[in-house]
Amino acid sequence: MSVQSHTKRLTAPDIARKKGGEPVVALTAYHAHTAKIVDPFVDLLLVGDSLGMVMHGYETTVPVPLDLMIRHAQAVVRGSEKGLVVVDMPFGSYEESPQVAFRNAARVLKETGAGAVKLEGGTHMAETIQYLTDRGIPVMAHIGMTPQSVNVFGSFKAQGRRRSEWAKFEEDARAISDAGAFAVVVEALAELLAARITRQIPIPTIGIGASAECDGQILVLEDLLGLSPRVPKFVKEYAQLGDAIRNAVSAYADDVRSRQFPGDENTYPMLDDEESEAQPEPKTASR
Ligand SMILES: Nc1nc(=O)c2c([nH]1)NC[C@@H]1CN(c3ccc(C(=O)N[C@@H](CCC(=O)O)C(=O)O)cc3)CN21
Ligand SMILES: CC(C)C(=O)C(=O)O
Ligand SMILES: [Mg+2]
Repeated sequence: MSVQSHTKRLTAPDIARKKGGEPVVALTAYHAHTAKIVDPFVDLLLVGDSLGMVMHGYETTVPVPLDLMIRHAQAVVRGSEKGLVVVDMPFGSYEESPQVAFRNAARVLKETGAGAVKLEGGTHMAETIQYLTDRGIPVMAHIGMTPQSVNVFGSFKAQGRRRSEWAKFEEDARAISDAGAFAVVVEALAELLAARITRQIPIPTIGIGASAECDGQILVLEDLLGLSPRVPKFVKEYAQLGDAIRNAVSAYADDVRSRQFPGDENTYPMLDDEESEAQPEPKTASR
C-alpha cells in the first residue's frame, strides 16, 4: 500500500517532471465512486474512451460521443482530489482541424474541471497538439496501437514487432514531443521499441502493453479488477471481482426466493409504544 500524501491536485507539468524518475502510476476511471477509491494510489486518472466498450457495450471506441465523455469526466473530477484527471477526446471530435479540436477540448476543460485532454495520433496530430498547448490546453498524446483507428488497422493488435516498423513510431514520438505534449501513452508496442522511444523523448512514456521500459504504466481499471469478460495479454488481473459479483448476486437471489432476506435486522418494526396494537394484515388478504 502506497498512499501518496498531497496538498493539491497534480498538474500536467507535475507529471512531465516525473520523466526518468519513479514510475508514473495511472489508471482509467469512469465514475465518482471508483475515482474516489483509486485516487489516493495514482498520479493520473484517465477518463478513457474505452468506457464506451467497458460501460456501454460498444464493440469499439469509435461510436463514443463527446457529451458522454464529458458526463463521465464530471463524475471523476467530483470523486477525486489528488490525481490529474485526463479526458480522452473521442473519435471525430479533434481530427478535422486544430480549430475544431480546440473548441471541443475547451468544452471538456470548462465543463468538467479536468486538467488535460488526450488524443490519438503521431506526426499528423502534431500541429493540433501545438495549437492546443499554445492556447492553454495540456495534451497527452497516444501512439502505437491507436484504438480509434481500428477500422484502418483491421483489429486491435500489437505494433512494432518488426524493425521495419520502428521508424514510423519513432517519428510519431518525436513529433508529438516537439509539439508540446506533456506525456504520451504508448500502446501495445514491442518492448525494444518502447525502450528506444522512452530514451529518445524528454516526456514520460506511459505504457499499456508496452513493457516495463516505459516511464509509467496505465491499465483499464475494470481489466485489472477481473471485471472484463476478455482481457488483452498485457493485463494482469489483481482481483476477480466478476466472480465476487456473481457469488453475491446468486446468494441474494437464493435468499429472496427462500425469504431469508430481508431479515429482522433489515426490517423496520413499529415504534415501541405502538407494538401491542400492531396487527399485520394476513398475507393472503384480498382488497
Ligand atoms: N477493457 C479494455 N481494455 C483495454 O485495454 C482497451 C479497451 N478496453 N478498449 C480500447 C483499447 C482496445 N484495446 C485492446 C483490445 C484487445 C487487444 C487484444 O486482445 N489483442 C490481441 C489480439 C489482436 C488480434 O485480433 O490480432 C493481441 O494478442 O494483441 C489489445 C488491445 C486496448 N484498449
Ligand atoms: C487504455 C487507455 C490508454 C485509453 O486510451 C482508454 O482507456 O481509452
Ligand atoms: Mg482511449
